[in-house]
Amino acid sequence: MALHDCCIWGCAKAPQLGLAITFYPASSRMGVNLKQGPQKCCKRECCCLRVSAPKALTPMEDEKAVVESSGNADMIRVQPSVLKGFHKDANLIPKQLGGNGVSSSDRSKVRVAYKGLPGAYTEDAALKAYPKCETVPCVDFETAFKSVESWLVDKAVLPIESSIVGSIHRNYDLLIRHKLHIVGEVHLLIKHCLLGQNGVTKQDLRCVMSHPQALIQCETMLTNLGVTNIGVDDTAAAARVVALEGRRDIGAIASSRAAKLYGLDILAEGIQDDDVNVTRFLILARDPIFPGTDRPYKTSIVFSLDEDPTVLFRALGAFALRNINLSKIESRPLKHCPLSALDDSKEGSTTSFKYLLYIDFEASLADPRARYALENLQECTRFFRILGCYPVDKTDTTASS
Ligand SMILES: O=C(O)C(=O)C[C@]1(C(=O)O)C=C[C@@H](O)C=C1
Repeated sequence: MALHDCCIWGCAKAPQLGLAITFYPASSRMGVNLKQGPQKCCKRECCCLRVSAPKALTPMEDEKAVVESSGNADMIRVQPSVLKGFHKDANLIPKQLGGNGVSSSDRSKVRVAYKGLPGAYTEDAALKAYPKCETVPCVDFETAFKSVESWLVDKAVLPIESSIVGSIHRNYDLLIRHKLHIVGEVHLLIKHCLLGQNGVTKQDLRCVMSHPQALIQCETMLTNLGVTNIGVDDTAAAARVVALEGRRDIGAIASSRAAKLYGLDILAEGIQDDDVNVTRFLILARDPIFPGTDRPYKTSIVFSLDEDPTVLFRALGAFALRNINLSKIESRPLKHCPLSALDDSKEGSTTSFKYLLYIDFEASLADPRARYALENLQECTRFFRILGCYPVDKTDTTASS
């Protein structure tokens, strides 16, 4: 059986559950005070823990999961020994890119990379965009980008914003660091389920694992249950750990598809705080698509502005004057030059950040209004790039759909 490490962000209260999760100080992804002992961490404070968990590719039903020390003081290794309830289809789960490579086959299919394990929502988004595609799981977003750049796959799909939690900043930063083009978007209605071992009830749970975004989206239910939260790499990874652990007091928040795939019971459905819980995903490819006017299109751009008090007004005015709607504005720090000391002789010395502005506007590049707006905009930009022009996903994502 192939084993790979997987990162688990957890609440330091986890030791009470008997989960031998230990701190991983080198890469504190959530900015946690690692000196804080487990017992001191309050319930909803997530911290960065690393668990070397099995991402078993061909699990056997008679194996038992045990947690043991890896020899590295900062890590534990979960050895799969009992995979109670683990669905046999899991034998078909492909290897994650970034691990031992891809086990792929049918080159006639569009191959779409995504971050996570089979059963993750991002895989749902890939299948919504390309129902017959071959989905290729990747260990992280960067691997998904690189797998397109190196021709291992044709496209990558990644979450960019959630209607409840907001922007996924990591992916905005990766868009600028890589040269891929946005060729599509997918709006996915996320209906979270609470999953557990067969026969378990909600009241049996003392700990619930999921992707940090999913934990936030289900905060009310988690608070009412009074359980400890553990953040993991993706929702499917949470389902998988619950299946591998074989414990009745650990649950996962994931999709109903993940429940089926990992052989878990659905203890509750639609548990997110807000019925309308939509995540928007982007589809990336090596080449841009030819913009049309046959249907509604959206264009995504990124730029930095000159330093001038009127510049933002002028930049946004380029679109307003042409009646072009802006559907998203995001700003991110310009990382290679984050600070500039402004010498203001009257007010003393101040420090300001420099930003990149990401804008999505509702027009196709084939529309002359968009071309004039961009010409106008570039009169006040220092840096400018078109990230992509692509058809709008017009799916009705109201709760009833
Ligand atoms: O964890 C998953 O299943 C994912 O696909 C990731 C992700 C995200 O990053 O927001 C996608 C949609 C849901 O909002 C929760 C998690």
